[in-house]
Amino acid sequence: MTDTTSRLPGFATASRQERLGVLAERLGGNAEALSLMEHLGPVEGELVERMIENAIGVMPVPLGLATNMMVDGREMLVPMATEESSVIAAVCNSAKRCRATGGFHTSYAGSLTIAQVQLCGLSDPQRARLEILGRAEEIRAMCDEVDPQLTELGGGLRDLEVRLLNTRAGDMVVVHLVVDTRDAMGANAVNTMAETVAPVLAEWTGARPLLRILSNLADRRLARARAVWPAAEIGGAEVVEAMLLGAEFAEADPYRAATHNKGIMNGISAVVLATGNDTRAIEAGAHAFAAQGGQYGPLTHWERTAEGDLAGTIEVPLSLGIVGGATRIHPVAQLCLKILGTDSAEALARITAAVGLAQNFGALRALATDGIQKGHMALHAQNVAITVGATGDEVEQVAAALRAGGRVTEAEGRKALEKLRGG
Ligand SMILES: CC(C)(COP(=O)([O-])OP(=O)([O-])OC[C@H]1O[C@@H](n2cnc3c(N)ncnc32)[C@H](O)[C@@H]1OP(=O)([O-])[O-])[C@@H](O)C(=O)NCCC(=O)NCCSC(=O)C[C@@](C)(O)CC(=O)[O-]
Ligand SMILES: NC(=O)C1=CN([C@@H]2O[C@H](COP(=O)(O)OP(=O)(O)OC[C@H]3O[C@@H](n4cnc5c(N)ncnc54)[C@H](OP(=O)(O)O)[C@@H]3O)[C@@H](O)[C@H]2O)C=CC1
Repeated sequence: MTDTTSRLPGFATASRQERLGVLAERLGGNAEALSLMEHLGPVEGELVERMIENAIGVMPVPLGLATNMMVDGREMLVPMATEESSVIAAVCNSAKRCRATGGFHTSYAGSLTIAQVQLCGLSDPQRARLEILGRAEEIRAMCDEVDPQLTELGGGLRDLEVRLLNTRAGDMVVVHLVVDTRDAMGANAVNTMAETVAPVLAEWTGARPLLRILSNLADRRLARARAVWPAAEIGGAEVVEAMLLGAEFAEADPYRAATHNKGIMNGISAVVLATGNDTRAIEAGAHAFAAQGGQYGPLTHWERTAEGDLAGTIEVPLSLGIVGGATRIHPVAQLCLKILGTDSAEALARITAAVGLAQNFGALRALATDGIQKGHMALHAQNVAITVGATGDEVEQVAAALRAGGRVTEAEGRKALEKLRGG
């Protein structure tokens, strides 16, 4: 692309074909780029245009199925959308190795979503706090009125909290509306509630209402999973010990905890994306939760059972929906929810937590034994082969040469391809 201006008046109202025309011009008339965008697969052009702004196409991400998963006694196939090799293999592997102990056992704190209302400019914040808490029933009635359908579904305002923040810009009162949003992530419902009650809170307290938006630190919406891996299934007591030491590293060091949690999110984000949920919301929530308590730490915890086996637990905020956002309008997300056979946000959150735990087990085991490169790079070898220009049957042949040589790099891939082509 050249550095021609990015100011494109009319781009938003142009048709997708017209936008592609502009893009092709920018790419020097590169028709190949255009044809890639023209094939949208199962996602209709019109749908793409309604979902986002200035749409030109779709970015296809591979979708796979994690096998061997048993969650709360239910066998299931879990759809995962990810661009990274070995992520799905790791879940399949981990899930297989804990089947003998019943797979994953999960729980869920409830679909409680927090909306925040920021109130500024108060000289007597404590008085304002008590005023608001004393009128909880009126606030509940206002929220119910905003979304009567949610109340009918068994949701609605569950709790009211008023926090005082001492900031560089002075004291602030922050009101939390804790709302049961049932099977929705609930952003839109709680944001509307926050916007509705804010002017009333301002009137009661004399405050200036400012931000009114949900919090992505969804710590009332925790999903938990536990599983036990028999020592014999994972290489014996020495591997259990090594994995525990690896987990302790994450407990003690935020540099390691960030990578540990990235691995967990490899699994979680892949399920979130496959089901049309908001990956950014889930990631923000997970990392904020990991930092609660002062030091950033791991989302999973590992211990040795009395029998000498390895037990893992995960606790993570999962604001997921099976209605709302893109979940109901994206045909692939709908298919993925059907494959999962989930009928509630709760079921989806429980499964997703289990996948996060499985992912962490897989990474920890690899790291504590062979190292990550052996399994991960063996699967990544095909990507390297494609990167260096292998096509058709050449891809597996170059990948096999890379695995056999033990160095999965582009330079080695180029050499293997040249050799294969008789160069
Ligand atoms: C790659 C494995 C699974 C090999 O693991 P393995 O034990 O050599 O696998 P295996 O060949 O003995 O097969 C055992 C089972 O694994 C599954 N499996 C095995 N291969 C496949 C495959 N191709 N496709 C689908 N499933 C596969 C499959 O279920 C199979 O059973 P089967 O079905 O054959 O009866 C293992 O080495 C592993 O789990 N590695 C970790 C991979 C990983 O974590 N990848 C994420 C990318 S790295 C990263 O981003 C995160 C990280 C690592 O930094 C996080 C951290 O630091 O904590
Ligand atoms: N910071 C953030 O994370 C933010 C995220 N978002 C975005 O918000 C979207 C998610 O918002 P969300 O409010 O979930 O989506 P929607 O508003 O699209 O859908 C939720 C609505 O579905 C209806 N509904 C139907 N059946 C049910 C049921 N069983 N349980 C609950 N609700 C039901 C309810 O509406 P009704 O009562 O009217 O029938 C409910 O309010 C995502 O796209 C996200 O990206 C937006 C702003 C900020």
